[in-house]
Amino acid sequence: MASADQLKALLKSHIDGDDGHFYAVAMQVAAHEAKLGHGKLAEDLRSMIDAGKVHRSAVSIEKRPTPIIQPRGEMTTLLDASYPKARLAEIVLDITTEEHLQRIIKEQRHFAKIQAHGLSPRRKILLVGPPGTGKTLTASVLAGELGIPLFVVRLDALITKFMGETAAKLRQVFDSIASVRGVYFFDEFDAIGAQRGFVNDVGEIRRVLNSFLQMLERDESNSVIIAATNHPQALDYALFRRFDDVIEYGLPNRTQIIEVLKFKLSGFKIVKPVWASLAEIAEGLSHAELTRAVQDAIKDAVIHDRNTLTSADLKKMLRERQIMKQRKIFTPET
Ligand SMILES: Nc1ncnc2c1ncn2[C@@H]1O[C@H](COP(=O)(O)OP(=O)(O)OP(=O)(O)O)[C@@H](O)[C@H]1O
Repeated sequence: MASADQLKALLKSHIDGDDGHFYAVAMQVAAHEAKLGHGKLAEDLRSMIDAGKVHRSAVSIEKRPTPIIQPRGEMTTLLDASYPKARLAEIVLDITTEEHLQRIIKEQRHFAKIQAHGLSPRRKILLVGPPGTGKTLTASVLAGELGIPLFVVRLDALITKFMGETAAKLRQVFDSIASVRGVYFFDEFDAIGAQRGFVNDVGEIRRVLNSFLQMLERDESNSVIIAATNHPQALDYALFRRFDDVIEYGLPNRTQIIEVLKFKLSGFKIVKPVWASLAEIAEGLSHAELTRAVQDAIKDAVIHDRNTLTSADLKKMLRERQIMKQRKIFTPET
């Protein structure tokens, strides 16, 4: 069931005529129900929300959502902009990480109050951990929770394409950080954050890293800057203390595996699931791999005109993922 706070928020946004907030809270309720394993209810709620949105946009042209701020000129090659709807309830994390994210969101929501006391809210965050554990999703969740745009910084364009002028491009990104409030996400950050002499001991990369460190330090904007890496050991030690927070992500434990499976199944019924044995089979897989296994099982059922899954269906896909994972370890490129 929706919490008392969610019911109050729903009612308030209805009274205020704030459609965006109304649907955001309704999505939270749906996500919460899915997390509790009430897949059918979650699916019904989501269908109602989608239908409601279509109806609203048809009858109320002036209430269209605010257009997305799109980067202009050269910035289009450096930043990918979006307005994610992701919510904290959609991401499965250990309690410490969840509390970390809650604190960032809370401090951001009370930005002005904190600044009025001469303090600075957390907003320069480093995320470290294996692939597929939710680092990118976290950037979306923070943007979604704060209702601000997400700008993904395209490091490939920043470093490879504009090698000779990378620092100048980085300056432009930081100008945007200062002028347009958003969550700015530097994925695969090790590409510029690599330890001096570790991988890319090229003068250019080193200069870029130094520029980045200076710009990060000087930045006093109200944007959130998130850097993510799968290879924290490759990062220059000097980087760590430039961030307000370093958050570690890890592979899900058995309880979290079950949580991910239930959440990703949302809306699709599984007959008499044996969660403990599913979790055993799935151990070692990332959140992203679990997600793909569930999606594969659902697709297979849909193709064969079935509207339910069995534990055996899911086990098959989880085993496939394990095999793929093992094979990857032994491929020459890894
Ligand atoms: N902690 C999580 N909880 C729920 N779903 C998750 C989680 N982590 C990953 N997923 C699912 O896997 C997808 C891919 O994950 P994501 O891109 O966030 O991983 P990542 O850590 O950024 O990986 P990479 O380091 O490879 O970029 C997400 O869109 C989501 O569907």
